[in-house]
Amino acid sequence: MAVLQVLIRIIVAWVIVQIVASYISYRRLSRIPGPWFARWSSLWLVGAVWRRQSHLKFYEIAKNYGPLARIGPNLLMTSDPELLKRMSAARSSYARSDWYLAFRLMPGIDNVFTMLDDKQHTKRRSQMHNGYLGKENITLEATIDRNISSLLDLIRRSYVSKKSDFRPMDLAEKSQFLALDAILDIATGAAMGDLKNDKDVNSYLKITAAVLPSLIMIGSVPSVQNFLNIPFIAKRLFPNAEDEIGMGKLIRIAQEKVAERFSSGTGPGNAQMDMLQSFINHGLSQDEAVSESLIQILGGFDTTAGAIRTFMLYIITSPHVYSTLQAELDRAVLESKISSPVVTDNEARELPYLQAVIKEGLRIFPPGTGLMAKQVPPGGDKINGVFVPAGTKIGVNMWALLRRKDVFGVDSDVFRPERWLEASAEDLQKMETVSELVWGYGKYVCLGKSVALTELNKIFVELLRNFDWKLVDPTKPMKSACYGIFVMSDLWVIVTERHPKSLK
Ligand code: HEM
Repeated sequence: MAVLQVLIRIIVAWVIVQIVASYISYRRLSRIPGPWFARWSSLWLVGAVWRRQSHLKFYEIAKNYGPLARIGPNLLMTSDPELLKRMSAARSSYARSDWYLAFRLMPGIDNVFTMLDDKQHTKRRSQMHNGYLGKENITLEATIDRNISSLLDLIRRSYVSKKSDFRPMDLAEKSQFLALDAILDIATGAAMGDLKNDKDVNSYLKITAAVLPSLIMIGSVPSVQNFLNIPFIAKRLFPNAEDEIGMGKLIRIAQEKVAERFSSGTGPGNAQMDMLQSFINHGLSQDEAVSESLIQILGGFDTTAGAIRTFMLYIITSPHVYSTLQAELDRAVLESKISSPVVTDNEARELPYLQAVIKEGLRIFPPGTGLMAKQVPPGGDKINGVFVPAGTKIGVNMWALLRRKDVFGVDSDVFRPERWLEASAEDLQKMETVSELVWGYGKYVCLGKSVALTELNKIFVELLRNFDWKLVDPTKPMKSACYGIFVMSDLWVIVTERHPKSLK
């Protein structure tokens, strides 16, 4: 009986402590609006992510509560461009929060994306900067061209439909094949071979689609992250280089490629001018180079694949955009302004409508909508007159940011590339500044931006100058689930070879 009484007292004491702790936590940010449940519990966010449409839920939050809203006991979300810039500015005392730790792909080894300490992060960025920018990676454009040509070959080989020969193609899958082959080729010097074999070699795509939801969920719930530091649990959750398929296999490929470089005669100082060699030449150890190759692949592949398939979907379903873009490309071909078989990056940058389509695509469907939360520095901060205590996390509301009506106009929910060509100089500058935030900002800005843009600059030119596109079923264009990055499938299209009269 006495034992029972003690037990009851312990439980009652625990409940009281929890209520007081929740109340204190609630009070800290009580002046910032947000859904009632989110003020008390992280379960609100878990629910939002779990329903696989968190980008739309977050957009609703901005509409209902304004540009700074509370979506967890210690978590805010913002679509205020000035605040986002201030948090990531080069000299900002804000730092990355533990949201990023879920992307530590090798237990115990950080990569540039998971380094929370600003000094370490700045040093690592400086070691990788030149490799990413192409300054010490002169094979970058040729590598992308090779993989785009491989996609065009695959389409011609297997998927060009004719009157009597119907060959539907899943563009969601093929854009993943391209993005994965290209990024792996850039990162390690060898493509996965998905385009050549027309299949998900090593089941990497299947397994990433299965693992991604847990990674994002872990990032959303800080208490779960602590478990990842326990070796026994980490070993079971993280991919393992001994796995024969999926991410584990990818780790092994990266390990082998990096080991080759470090082996006799090919170590640091090698004359090879590619991204991996640039990282090694700037002092990355063997394990660090593997870890960086992996985050480069994970960060670079789904984002670019997402952009290719969603922009194509918007183009195919917007007749005016489709015909205007194709006309621009046909004119450029006639006037010999673009090279064959693959347009150069510089040539593509001179095509104004193409550039407007890419900017509008990144705005209307940003490929990354994860929170990427930063942390308020010691001493706290005053935001719009409200004191926000130290340690509060503030995530980005990307969807709401890029649809701000005060920046992009009343029709900001519509895909309309013309807005970039019609805007006054002043409005254009405002639009450019805000839309650039799709890449992050300042000390955290995307390292792969020029790689991604080079790929996007080329792919739409080649897909649309060579082929015509229709949806198989416009009532069910594509399956899509949002986990901060989009997992998409079944974008079934009919591809036909193009023979524009003007070019005969
Ligand atoms: C359309 C495609 C892409 C978009 C929209 C995008 C966007 C972003 C964003 C928003 C961030 C994080 C900023 C922050 O933490 O505040 C980021 C970081 C990063 N991205 Fe990208 N990205 C894209 C493609 C790529 C590609 C192709 C690569 C690799 C070649 C890449 C490599 C990275 C890396 C390494 C970081 C970490 C930078 C750091 O921690 O300092 N990204 N990207």
